[in-house]
Amino acid sequence: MISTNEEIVLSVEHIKKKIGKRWIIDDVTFDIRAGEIFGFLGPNGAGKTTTIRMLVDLIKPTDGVIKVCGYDVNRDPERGLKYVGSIVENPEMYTYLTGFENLEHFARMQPGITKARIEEVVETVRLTERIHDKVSTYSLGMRQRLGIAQALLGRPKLLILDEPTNGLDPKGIKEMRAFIKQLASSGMAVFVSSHLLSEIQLLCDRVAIISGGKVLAVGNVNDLIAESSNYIIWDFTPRQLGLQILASNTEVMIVRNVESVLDDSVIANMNKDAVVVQMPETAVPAAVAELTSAGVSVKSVQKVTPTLEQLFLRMTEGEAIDESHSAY
Ligand SMILES: Nc1ncnc2c1ncn2[C@@H]1O[C@H](COP(=O)(O)OP(=O)(O)OP(=O)(O)O)[C@@H](O)[C@H]1O
Repeated sequence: MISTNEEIVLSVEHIKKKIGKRWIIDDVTFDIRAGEIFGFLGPNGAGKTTTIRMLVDLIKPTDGVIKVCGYDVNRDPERGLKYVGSIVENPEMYTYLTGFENLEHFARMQPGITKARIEEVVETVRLTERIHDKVSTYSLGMRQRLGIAQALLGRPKLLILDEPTNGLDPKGIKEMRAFIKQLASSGMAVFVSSHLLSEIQLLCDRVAIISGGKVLAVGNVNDLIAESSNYIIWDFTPRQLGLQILASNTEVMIVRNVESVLDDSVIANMNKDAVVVQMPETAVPAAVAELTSAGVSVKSVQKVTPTLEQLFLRMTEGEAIDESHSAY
């Protein structure tokens, strides 16, 4: 789902938040375009909730500007929030009412929401068959979809979803993913925060990774992975000579802690003498030539692309790479 529409719906410009003496958010900048699904990732305490609360004007930034469709959300919330639908901090539902009655209740709080509009959002979230049943009989996935229906009532251009797949079973997660993609393909910008990194990798066009209130990386998921880390698994003999040659190459970093950068399934299939390095893929042919001319027989060279989860762990927990280039 590549965004073809360049219209910036949300722009977050250098926001900061100071609580007490601490800068909880320290210069966070990113934007989201129409039709794009944007993932917001960070470990516990990174500042995700604080940022989301500023996006929907529950709290104000100490510094910086948040604009939705050009309107300042925190200085002109009436206009800025007009284009925002959100599910933040578990939407309140009246479980003794039907789904439809709940939506009617929320519609009364916003001017101009007609019964036809309610029926339209019910159709969008695929709850038509059960919408006149009591919410107490709904599955968690149905309640989440009802929450999204509520968020969609005012025809938002930006949808903010805080952990939308939380608590859902695999089928529910798959349905929610398809559903979010459908909303984005209709031109909506979708902001998703989640702890489920594999889910974000499957769902999002771009992500921001935050930690300690700062953005560590922002960009296309696949580009971030490709730029940050190519792991190359070398199998050669004699091993010690090959290692010495690779370790002296300035473009190569030997990885000591293989478990932290490779999947168990990759490790299980690896020759136990294999050497894992981080290096640009383009430097591989020259390295093969150097090894071969020194009398090292290269049996195999395999590139392994890390998952978003591995990239995330490396960024937020520190490098597992031996920076000294030394051999094992
Ligand atoms: N009102 C507050 N007073 C003091 N500290 C706060 C307040 N709100 C948040 N913090 C601190 O700011 C930091 C960021 O919190 P925040 O809840 O935004 O993180 P988070 O990324 O949402 O974490 P989690 O994934 O655990 O929900 C944390 O260290 C938290 O303790």
